[in-house]
Amino acid sequence: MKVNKAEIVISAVSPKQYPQDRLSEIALAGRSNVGKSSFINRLIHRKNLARTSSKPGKTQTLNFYRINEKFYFVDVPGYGYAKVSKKEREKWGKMMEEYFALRDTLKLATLIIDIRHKPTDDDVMMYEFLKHYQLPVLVVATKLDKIPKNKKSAHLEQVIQTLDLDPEDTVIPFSSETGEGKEDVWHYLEQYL
Ligand SMILES: Nc1nc2c(ncn2[C@@H]2O[C@H](COP(=O)(O)OP(=O)(O)OP(=O)(O)O)[C@@H](O)[C@H]2O)c(=O)[nH]1
Repeated sequence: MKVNKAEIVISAVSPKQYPQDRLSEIALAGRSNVGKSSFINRLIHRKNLARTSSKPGKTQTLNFYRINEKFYFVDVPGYGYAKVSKKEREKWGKMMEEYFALRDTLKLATLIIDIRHKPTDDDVMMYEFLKHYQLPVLVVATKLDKIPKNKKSAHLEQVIQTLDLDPEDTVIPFSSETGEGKEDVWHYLEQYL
C-alpha cells in the first residue's frame, strides 16, 4: 500500500474519545521498547509519526493513526515494563479490555515481538488475550537484521512453538532497520481492510 496521508487523530484514554467514523482498525501491540514505533514509522514511511524513545512504559494512551483516510492503526500501550506501579497496571488492563471487548471496527491485531529472543511470558499472555477476543493475529517478529540469516527459520519456529500459534495466524519476519518484510506485512494487512 502506498501511504499518502498519515495523521494522528487522537490519543484516547476512554471509549468516548474513540473516533466515530466507523473506519476499520488494526491494533498494534507489543512489549515496551520492542520496536513498535519503529515498525509503524517504517510501514508508513514517516520518520517520526509514532514517537520512538528510550523511556519504556511512558505511553498510556490508545493512539489512533488514520491512514489514507481509509483505516486506523491503533497503537496500544506497551506491556511488560517492570517499573510500573500496580495502579498503572490496573489502568492499563482496564483500557485494554474496554477497547478489545467492544470495538466492532477492530479487524485484526498485530503483535510485535523480538525475533532474537523466545517470546516472554508477557508476550504469550498478550497473544492469549487477543485470541480470547477471537481476533485474528498477525505476529511481526522484528529486529530481523540482528540475527544471522541462517538462524531465521529456527527463531521463527521458536516463536510459533512458544506462542502456540493458532493455525489461522501467521508470523512475518521484519526489520525496521532494513525494511525487510514490509511488503509481506502490507500484503497481509490488506486482506483485512
Ligand atoms: N537493529 C534494529 N533496531 C531496531 C529495530 N526496531 C527498533 N529498533 C530499535 O529498538 C529501540 C526501541 O524501538 P522503539 O520503536 O522506540 O520501541 P517501542 O516499542 O515503540 O518503544 P516504547 O513506545 O517506548 O515502548 C530503538 O533504539 C530502535 O532504534 C529493528 O528492526 N532493528
